[in-house]
Amino acid sequence: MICTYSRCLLIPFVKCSSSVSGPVRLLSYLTTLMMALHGKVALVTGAAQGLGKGFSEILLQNGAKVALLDVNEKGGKVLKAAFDKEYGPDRTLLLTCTVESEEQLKDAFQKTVDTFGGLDIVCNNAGIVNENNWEKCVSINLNGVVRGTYLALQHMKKENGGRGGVIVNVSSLAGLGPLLTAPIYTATKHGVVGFSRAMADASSVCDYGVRINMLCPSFADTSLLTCLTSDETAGQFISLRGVAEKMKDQFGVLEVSVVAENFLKLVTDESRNGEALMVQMQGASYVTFPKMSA
Ligand SMILES: NC(=O)C1=CN([C@@H]2O[C@H](COP(=O)(O)OP(=O)(O)OC[C@H]3O[C@@H](n4cnc5c(N)ncnc54)[C@H](O)[C@@H]3O)[C@@H](O)[C@H]2O)C=CC1
Ligand SMILES: CCCCCC(=O)/C=C/C=C\C/C=C\C/C=C\CCCC(=O)O
Repeated sequence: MICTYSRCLLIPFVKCSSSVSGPVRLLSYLTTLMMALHGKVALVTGAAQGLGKGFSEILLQNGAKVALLDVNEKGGKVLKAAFDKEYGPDRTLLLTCTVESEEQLKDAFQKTVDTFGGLDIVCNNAGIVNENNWEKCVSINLNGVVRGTYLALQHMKKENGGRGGVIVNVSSLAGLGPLLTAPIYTATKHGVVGFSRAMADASSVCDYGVRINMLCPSFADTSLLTCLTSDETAGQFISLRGVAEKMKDQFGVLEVSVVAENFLKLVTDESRNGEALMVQMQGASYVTFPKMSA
């Protein structure tokens, strides 16, 4: 059976399930060996739902093993059970942790490496909108990405004996321009872009062997969108909810699978480092940043 993401796979593949017969299982095994990310180990934060779930699934579909990190234990267990059924229990590892805790995140990275024997792909995706509790928003969206990037480099950079690899930090279109109803969210996403670009240059100059890219999607069809009109998360900007709704209508809402296909481009295109890929309804394009003469 060809999966729903087959148009973004580098080769089509056959689904593996315990009920399939010997020859089909053998074919499944052989095609898995030929897949683009076969033998690669990935780690995704905020994997239990939404975009993180989509990123994890496309990595699995392309042959990687994936550590699923999320603060939501219940949601994580439901997803792990579904992935076990589809891809087999050995392909994923569920780790309940918050990106706000250095200790918990460090432990999750170590468990991933101990279980799967290395690390090649990291997606720092966990994020929230909360203009009411803005310190928490900074703590998860920006500090969590910094923490995840530093831990990823510790395990992946060649000078530490790592295999090199790629980090994708999830920003937003609000990392490139203002989302007026969410100034703190906007600041954190701009922060992710600035931090990731500087780290990409550092990685290149220091020859870490690790590419660092940013994904900047427009509105996507996940439960995060309820934050646009919720008193709890919009805080003092709730009076602008009409403007936010209008923006959403104008930009449109992306399917998770479309964002995931573009995430895969950043993972597999080895020519890309320090690049921000914007994903909008009209298509995806790499951002041209102003050139600094130095
Ligand atoms: N949905 C959208 O319109 C867009 C989302 N993004 C970004 O994509 C990323 C994912 O967002 P969505 O999937 O839309 O949201 P979502 O709310 O559907 O999923 C976020 C996931 O992150 C987890 N999470 C939250 N706090 C965490 C923490 N402290 N530690 C570990 N996990 C945590 C949640 O439990 C949840 O599973 C975020 O960084 C968001 O800013 C970017 C552009 C557009
Ligand atoms: C509060 C809900 C958060 C929704 C998640 C999210 O990140 C959505 C972002 C969607 C739209 C982008 C916001 C601002 C865009 C402003 C300018 C973009 C300019 C990009 C460019 O063309 O240069």
